[in-house]
Amino acid sequence: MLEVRDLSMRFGGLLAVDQVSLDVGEREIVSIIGPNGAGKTTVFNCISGFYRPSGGTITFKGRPIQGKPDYKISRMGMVRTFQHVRLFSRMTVVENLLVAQHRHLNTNLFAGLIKTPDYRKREEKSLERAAYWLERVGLMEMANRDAGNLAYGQQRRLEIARCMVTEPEVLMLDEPAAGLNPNETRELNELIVSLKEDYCVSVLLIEHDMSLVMGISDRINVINQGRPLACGTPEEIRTNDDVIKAYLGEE
Ligand SMILES: Nc1ncnc2c1ncn2[C@@H]1O[C@H](COP(=O)(O)OP(=O)(O)OP(=O)(O)O)[C@@H](O)[C@H]1O
Repeated sequence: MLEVRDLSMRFGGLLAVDQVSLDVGEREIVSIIGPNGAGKTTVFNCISGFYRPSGGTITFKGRPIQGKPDYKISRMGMVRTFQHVRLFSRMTVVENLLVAQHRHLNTNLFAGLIKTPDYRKREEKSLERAAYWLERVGLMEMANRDAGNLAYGQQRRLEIARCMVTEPEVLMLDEPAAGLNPNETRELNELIVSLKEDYCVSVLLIEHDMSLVMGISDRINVINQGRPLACGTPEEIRTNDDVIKAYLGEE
């Protein structure tokens, strides 16, 4: 599904990502872990088209995507959330989900003005999908509240719903458990597993919460100071001496 080979990203004199490779297969949950500043978000920014990588290749569904802009990559079926919640805080919860679909489908302005039958049908579908995902993430009762007024954990769930209404094949989550309480983290865990099992979505995850990562990942990639340190199953990573030294030992 997604293949990253020898990815590098240089910012001036700083080589923030150095020869990182990773794979995400169909219906897999793959995590990227590493100490603060290791380069995880930079890898995400390259994969999702926010940065143009300095080197390496990124292949999604057999097509090279390195250097493509983010909106093209999301229309191909790979969408992401951000480390810091990025919702339209003065729009309602349901409007956030509708806008995400408009942007995704690149709705034709003219069709929208005269409301062609095809446009109306798509609008209905958008609303159905929004309602479905609001229910699914437990936010139906909040549908008409401004997104900015939601509790933090609810905003995190809305972000995931906002990705899911575009029906992605790969979902990239950047520290989705940051700031969540243990109860919310447990719900997030269940939601991510359900995305894979019930909706056939592959998940690429950056996360510092080790029990979440160890519990749900099929494979874990560890990076340290921009460089790949290890890749393996949670068990292999848990017992890898280099990883323990570089990362887990810090916790
Ligand atoms: N746009 C940028 N310009 C210059 N340097 C950057 C930029 N983005 C990231 N960096 C640098 O690249 C390195 C890797 O940062 P990155 O945010 O990818 O790490 P991270 O592993 O995601 O860290 P954290 O776990 O703290 O989020 C850091 O030294 C950071 O300062």
